Amino acid sequence: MTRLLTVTDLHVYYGSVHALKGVSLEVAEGEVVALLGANGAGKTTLLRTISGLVRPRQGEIRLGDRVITHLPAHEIVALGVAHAPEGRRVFGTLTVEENLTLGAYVRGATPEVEETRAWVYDLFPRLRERRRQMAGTLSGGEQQMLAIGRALMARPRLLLLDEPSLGLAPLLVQSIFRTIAEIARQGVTILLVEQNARAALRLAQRGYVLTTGTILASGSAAELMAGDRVKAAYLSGRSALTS
Ligand SMILES: Nc1ncnc2c1ncn2[C@@H]1O[C@H](COP(=O)(O)OP(=O)(O)OP(=O)(O)O)[C@@H](O)[C@H]1O
Repeated sequence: MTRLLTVTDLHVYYGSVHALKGVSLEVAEGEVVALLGANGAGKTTLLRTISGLVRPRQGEIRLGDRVITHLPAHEIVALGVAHAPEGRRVFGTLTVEENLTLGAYVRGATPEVEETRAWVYDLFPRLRERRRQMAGTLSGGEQQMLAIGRALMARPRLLLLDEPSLGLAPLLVQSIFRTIAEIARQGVTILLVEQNARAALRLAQRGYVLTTGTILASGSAAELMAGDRVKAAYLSGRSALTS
């Protein structure tokens, strides 16, 4: 098992708020790992720290053998880490195609843009149909696809996915999860933040449960699904595993 991402004893503060309190986790090459936890647990903060958008006060992040803890965000992207943020942050006044192209350039991956875009369109045929449409007029689900597609334009080794199912109707959630499974099958390693624990654990091989900045539990998807620590970690308990 080759380790792709290693996070060790990470501490992050926002002013006096101690958002991550010594978080450690690992993601092996080719794995899908779920990061679960209630609102405010620190999931987004962890992804933003890995991406270089938030600076830790303490701890280390490695990509393969390389320490990336203090690298600027664009260098981390260039090393193969792409982040599809929560909340569908697409460029609303640009077309779908322009958003995707920008995904490649912003991330410094200029060669083979056409080919990569074709790959993204194969994963999300709906985006191909809408390629000339302004991103701001897409439905919520389509914007979510575009946010993921844009991250994929960097041809990442590691894809950080923040709440891909947020606000989507159940059928669309299934469809997004199927596509994420296909992306994983094609060799992209994925760290997946999800409120929808059941769906995430169906897809992932392993998972971590975060509560208020601390890892409460970790294990195989089957272990986490069977135990009650995932439920305990969510404020609304039952909803996490019964949805
Ligand atoms: N920019 C910020 N300034 C101050 N506090 C912040 C900031 N961003 C996040 N926090 C705080 O850090 C903690 C972790 O937030 P984070 O967004 O990482 O949680 P999360 O697990 O992703 O939650 P959610 O599922 O609601 O997105 C929360 O208490 C939050 O209020």
